[in-house]
Amino acid sequence: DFCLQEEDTEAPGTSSGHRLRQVVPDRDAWKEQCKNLLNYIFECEDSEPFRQPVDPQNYPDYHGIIDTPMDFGSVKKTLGEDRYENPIELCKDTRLIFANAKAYTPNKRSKIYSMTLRLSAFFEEQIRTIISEYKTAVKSSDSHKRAAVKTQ
Ligand SMILES: O=C(NCC(F)(F)F)N1CCN(C(=O)c2ccco2)CC1
Repeated sequence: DFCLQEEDTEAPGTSSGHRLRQVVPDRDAWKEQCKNLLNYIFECEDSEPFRQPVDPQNYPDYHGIIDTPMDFGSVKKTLGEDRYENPIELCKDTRLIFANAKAYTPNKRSKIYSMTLRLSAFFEEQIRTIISEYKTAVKSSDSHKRAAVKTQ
């Protein structure tokens, strides 16, 4: 189920000539996809209240209500420092941003909370494909590993 591609599956320098070539879905592609998604979110005006942590001086009750603060700047930093193993972990932190706003807002019609509704709808649309492709790539690379073991 793989089509012709650049890489030859033979070890370089073998005299195998042209063999069937394979595409191996890239299990690391999610990282740049998430970087691009975060950059797009940072361009959205709706992300403005969520690009950096809440200052307790402005919202003294915030850390009494919210146990685990989260913001897009922190997510971006964690990603850039390779402290996410996969997009599921990044998705969990991003959903925390939205859940915190829902828990803190005094009113579901508040301006800041309403911004998270549009932002989360967009984020969920985009992360769905990133996670799905990641899970496919992991499955595929597992099967490649099993295949490699069999040939030993
Ligand atoms: O102070 C900040 N952000 C940091 C800043 F100002 F630097 F962007 N925020 C975002 C998080 N909050 C809320 O979810 C919220 C829901 C309803 C009312 O507030 C409080 C206000």
